[in-house]
Amino acid sequence: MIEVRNLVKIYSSKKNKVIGVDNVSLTIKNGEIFGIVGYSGAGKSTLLRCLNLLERPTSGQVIIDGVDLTTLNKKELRQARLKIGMIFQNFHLVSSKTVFENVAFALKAAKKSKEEIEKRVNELLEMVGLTDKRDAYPSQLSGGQKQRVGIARALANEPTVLLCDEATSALDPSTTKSILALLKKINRELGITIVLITHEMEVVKDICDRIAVMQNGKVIELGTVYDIFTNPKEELTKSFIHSVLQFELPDHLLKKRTGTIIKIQFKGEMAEEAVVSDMLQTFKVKGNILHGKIEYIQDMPLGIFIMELTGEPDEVQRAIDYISARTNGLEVIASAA
Ligand SMILES: Nc1ncnc2c1ncn2[C@@H]1O[C@H](COP(=O)(O)OP(=O)(O)OP(=O)(O)O)[C@@H](O)[C@H]1O
Repeated sequence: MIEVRNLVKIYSSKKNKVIGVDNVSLTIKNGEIFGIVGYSGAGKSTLLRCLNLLERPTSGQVIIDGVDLTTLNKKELRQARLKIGMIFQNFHLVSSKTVFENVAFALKAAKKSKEEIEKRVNELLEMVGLTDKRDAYPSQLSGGQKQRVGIARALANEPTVLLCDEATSALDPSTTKSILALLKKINRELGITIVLITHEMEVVKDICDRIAVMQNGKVIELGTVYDIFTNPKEELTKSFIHSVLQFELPDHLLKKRTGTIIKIQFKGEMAEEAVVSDMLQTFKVKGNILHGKIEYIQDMPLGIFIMELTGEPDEVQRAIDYISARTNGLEVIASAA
């Protein structure tokens, strides 16, 4: 378990002080994939780098499996860091070394024997699907392959935690998918806790269990991905989610409509219930679906429909009340003209 307590990081120079992380407290459970989300400058990298003390906090504690890293001396910290792997947006590979040597480097640092290194590197390259690139140099690899080397190197010393600093931001969408699938496999099969930072909600939607949303150095919202996607509280969170779940009708289409336009959100098992058809049978209204989509987040359905209702105003209102009571959310986008 990773416990961050009252973490503050202030960058001070002669001229001014910049707050990187502003009093953050959170707990990351063993075996989960935890995302830290926010716009540029929100403090994501600073917070992530404080988790292995690459960045030393100005105050506060980082406690991993009961050990407060801020109290360790240099030698103890080096030992503790072996159990915290890290991968980077720009891979950070040594260009003059082969794939094998890049991965072996992490094991040499941990003073492993030649035989152990040979065996472990081969295992790792197999795990990340790069056995045939063992003797290649980084310049001969694609971005996705470079990140696989980065992942193999980060896993070399059997860490319990893997920190990912915008690990897929330099990759195209399909390579991103394959790297995310690899991270998920590592998490599920090896039980490694993964903490990742990203500004891409697609990444979050694909693999995270829980997320923290950051703004101005603070965590402004934290919860399971499903709860955050289905019930975001903060404006910033809503705008992030909007980038993935776009359900708006174009203005020109809205203007043409004469009925009441409603947006309905169905969560979980509700998405499978026949709420809309029951409503149409119960009330004297006509319903016209203008847009509909079911997304799967953490394998749970989230349905969003935009409908136009026409009929007597009282009856339309009753239909709206009925749907409101049986769904997760209903918003009247436009009243009848
Ligand atoms: N080494 C540093 N010296 C001074 N200020 C810094 C330093 N590193 C980060 N900051 C400042 O701390 C704040 C948080 O930066 P940080 O890089 O953690 O944000 P971020 O959310 O990771 O953004 P990005 O996605 O652009 O990396 C910013 O205001 C930034 O300018």
